[in-house]
Amino acid sequence: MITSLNFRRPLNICFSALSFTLVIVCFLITLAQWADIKESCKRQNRLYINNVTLFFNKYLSGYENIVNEMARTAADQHKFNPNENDDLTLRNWLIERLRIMPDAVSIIHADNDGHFIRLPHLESHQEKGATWDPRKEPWFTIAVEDTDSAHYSVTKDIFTGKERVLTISLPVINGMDGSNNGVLAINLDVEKSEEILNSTYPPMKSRTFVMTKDGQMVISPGYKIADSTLKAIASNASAFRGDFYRNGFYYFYRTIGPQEWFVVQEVAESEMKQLVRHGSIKVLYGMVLTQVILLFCWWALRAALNTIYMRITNGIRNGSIKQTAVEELLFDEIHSAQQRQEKISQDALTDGLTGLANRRAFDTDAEHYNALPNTHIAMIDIDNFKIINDTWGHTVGDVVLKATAELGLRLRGLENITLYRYGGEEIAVLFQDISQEKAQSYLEKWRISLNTRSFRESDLRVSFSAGICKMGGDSLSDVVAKADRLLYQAKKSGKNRILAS
Ligand SMILES: Nc1nc2c(ncn2[C@@H]2O[C@H](COP(=O)(O)OP(=O)(O)OP(=O)(O)O)[C@@H](O)[C@H]2O)c(=O)[nH]1
Repeated sequence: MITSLNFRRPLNICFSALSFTLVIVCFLITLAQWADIKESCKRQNRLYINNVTLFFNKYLSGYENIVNEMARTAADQHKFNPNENDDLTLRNWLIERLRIMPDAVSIIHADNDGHFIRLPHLESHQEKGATWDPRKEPWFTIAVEDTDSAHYSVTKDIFTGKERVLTISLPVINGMDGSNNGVLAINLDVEKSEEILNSTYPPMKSRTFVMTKDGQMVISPGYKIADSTLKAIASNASAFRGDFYRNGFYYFYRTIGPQEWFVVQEVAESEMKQLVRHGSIKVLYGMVLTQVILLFCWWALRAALNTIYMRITNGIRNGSIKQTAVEELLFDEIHSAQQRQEKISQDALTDGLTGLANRRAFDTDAEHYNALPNTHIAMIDIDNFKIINDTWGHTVGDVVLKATAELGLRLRGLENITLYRYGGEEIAVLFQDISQEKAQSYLEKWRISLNTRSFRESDLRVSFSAGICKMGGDSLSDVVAKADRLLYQAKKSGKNRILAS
């Protein structure tokens, strides 16, 4: 009796192992994905900072080149004259340069004695310039000390009242004797630079600004950043370019200009996390979906197997199989396999021409019968079979053989009589629990029936001779030999007769 459905256990184990593996794999994938996405976000920001730096470098170096050209021209061709009317040529030339610099608000040319020209010239210059000494401005002192490289600084324009302008300054070096004749500087409108910075598209929500290496804001992102933050950024940004994390923010930076300023991008950690989470969540969704599908498959498989198993079990118990789908195939297969097996076994023991049991079956059965009580053996041989073959041909011979066997089978009724084709035209008969008289009478009936049977060949008459004896007592070969002797005697004494011992 089947008490439990054993397939459930391996199925459950299989499913659990699969689920567990899937969870582990997905967890590892998510972890790797998380790190990958985070690194990819950082890479995008670094690329962005590079592009912004490249742009600002080009922007500033364009102006720096013009300042350079102006400084050389001012040093080589013009002797600085504090009386503005005495140096109109220089002024006009400088005004021409100012016109080709759209973001430049002014040009200042100052000598080492504190004299200066400020272009464009405004009426108020006289009054403001009277008290202003350019030599006290940082862009002047540094530019003078700093030989011939351009200097960038953030200053206040006292002439227009602008609180912050970007100043690019260069020393004016005389090409003839190498003497330093002062400084030439241009002031750029910082608001224009802020507009440029704000029009860039960072890869994620962030703020971008330019600051000096010592923590001064140069181009702000449009709102104020605490001085302490700027100082902290300045102390962390120690390389030419790089990134670092501080107090919930990621900072990406790169130097611009003569490496005194930084372009800095500030990204909130929460923003970065949100993007990373957004990228990784797809893997998690995939994992959950796969788990659900797996669960459904497991449930469906279990239910299907359960049903099939129960039907098969009931079928086997009741002998009534409701043939549907899988179990129908299963039972058909089992049934036909059984039939095939039976046929193979039967074929191995059956004679192909007559349908009687063959010699191999006889050898097995006879041995068994010889050991049983009340058993008899008869050996039968068709008379003059060679003549039949020679006269009517082998086909007719075969028909005669088959007809003889058929008659024997038909006449034996339900009794325990088994017929064997012993070889050629010889037939052996085994009787069990039948008296010799009865056996003899059966053979007699058979002999007469065959002898009186008509064939298509009108003058064909068939008969057989037989010998019958009791089995047991002697060995099988002796018993067979005895029956054979009786048969021989029957042949000798005229054929078409049965002799018994
Ligand atoms: N057509 C046919 N002939 C067979 C078959 N098996 C054996 N024979 C023939 O049966 C003949 C047997 O001849 P014999 O042994 O001389 O016996 P017989 O002619 O019957 O003579 P008696 O036994 O003395 O009556 C041979 O010619 C065999 O070729 C068979 O399956 N089919």
